[in-house]
Order: sequence, then structure tokens, then C-alpha cells
Amino acid sequence: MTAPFLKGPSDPTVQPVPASVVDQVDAADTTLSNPKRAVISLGSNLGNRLETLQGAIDALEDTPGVRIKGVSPVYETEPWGVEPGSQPSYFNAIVVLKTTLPPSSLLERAHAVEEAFHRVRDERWGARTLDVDIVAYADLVSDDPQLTLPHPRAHERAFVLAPWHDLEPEAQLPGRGTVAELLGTLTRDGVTPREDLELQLPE
Ligand SMILES: Nc1ncnc2c1ncn2[C@@H]1O[C@H](COP(=O)(O)OP(=O)(O)OP(=O)(O)O)[C@@H](O)[C@H]1O
Ligand SMILES: Nc1nc2c(c(=O)[nH]1)N=C(CO)CN2
Repeated sequence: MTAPFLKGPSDPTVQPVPASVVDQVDAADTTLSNPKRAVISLGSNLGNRLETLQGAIDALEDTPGVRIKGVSPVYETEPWGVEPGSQPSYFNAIVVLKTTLPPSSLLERAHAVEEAFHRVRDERWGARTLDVDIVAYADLVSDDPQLTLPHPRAHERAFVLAPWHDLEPEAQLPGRGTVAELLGTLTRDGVTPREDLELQLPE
């Protein structure tokens, strides 16, 4: 008896799969079975800053394909890039996560989390309830303006590098050097650890 559903090479319903499709499926498989490490900067200088940062961490953890692996200490920081005294101070922190999302989807999710916390985009570097930036994604280097990797200003920001260094003293910023060395080139004035505050790693 012949097996009715057995499709051999002569089966006319079996079409050859184009090589480009095979490549795409293989690439997706690699991402799924090989989560990438990403470093995210969180900042808030409007509203309940600590609650917002914790809410952002929890929202990121609730994202399919994202697992938070580490949360830095909290820093209170003077607004960078604007007239001194023109904005409230920020709370900043860093999270390290593993993700099966590609970089563009992680950025979309970062924007959705900002929106969930009523982030308003008006002036550049304006005060905000929540800022979620991708500092680094694996060892990718890209100058795409939609998603520049590493973040184009991370290496000049002590409010990014100080908490990241606390969490990962050996960390490297791809294409720029070690976080420790970069931090050594910056002033830490106005970047103050808030040891009385703590963000929780989601369970
Ligand atoms: N690594 C990155 N992380 C987040 N956004 C990025 C990145 N690279 C490029 N962008 C783009 O920058 C745009 C503006 O981002 P955003 O409004 O968060 O800027 P900002 O936080 O005010 O300033 P800065 O970019 O200096 O942190 C985003 O819409 C995004 O497409
Ligand atoms: N201290 C501090 N300054 C900033 C911050 C921030 O998170 N902390 N974010 C900015 C835009 O991303 C601009 N300036």
C-alpha cells in the first residue's frame, strides 16, 4: 500500500523554496534561538520619577521576547544639554536585557512604553515623564538616524555611563571603548547616586 501523504521529490505540489526565503527564515531562527543583549537608558524628570522608571522596567519585562537581566542603581542628575536650572532634575538608570526582538522592534517597544507614560515630544531635550533610549544592541554599530547604535551621545553622558558602570564594571560601548575609560573622561558633577532609592528587577 502506498502512503497517501508521503511527498517524494516527484510530488508536483512540492515547489522549490527560493534561496532568499531560506536565508530569511534561517536569520529569524538564529535570532529566536540566540537572544541578544541590549542596554537601555531610562530617564524621567516629570511626575513621580521613581514610579515611572519602575513602571517602564515592568512594561519592558512584560514584552514578549524581552527578559530584564539587570537593573542599575538610581542616579539623580542635572539635565544635560539645556540651560542650567531650566528643568527639574532627572532620575536615571540603566537596564540590561536579553531579547529575541530585532533592534527596530525593540525601538518600537521603547516608544510604546514612553507613550504609555504620556511622554510628550515637543522641543529637543525637553522635560519628559519618560525617556527610553537604546544605548547598545549586541555589538551592532549603525549610523541609521532612526536607530543609531550605539546611541550617538551615550559616550558623552555620565548619566548613562555611571549607572551602567555600577551594573557592569567591565562593559564596553561598541566602537568607543570601555565604559570605565569613557567615564574617566567626563565630569560626574551633577550625577549623584541616590542610595536611598532602589529599582526592582522584575521576578
Ligand atoms: N539608539 C537610539 N535610541 C533611541 N532612539 C534613537 C536611537 N537612535 C536614533 N534614535 C531616534 O531618535 C529619535 C528621537 O529620540 P528621542 O525623542 O528619545 O530623543 P531625545 O531623548 O530627546 O534625545 P537624545 O537622542 O539625545 O537622547 C527617535 O525617534 C529615534 O528614532
Ligand atoms: N540628566 C539628564 N539629562 C538629559 C536626559 C537624561 O535622561 N538625563 N535625557 C535627555 C534626552 O535623552 C537630555 N538630557
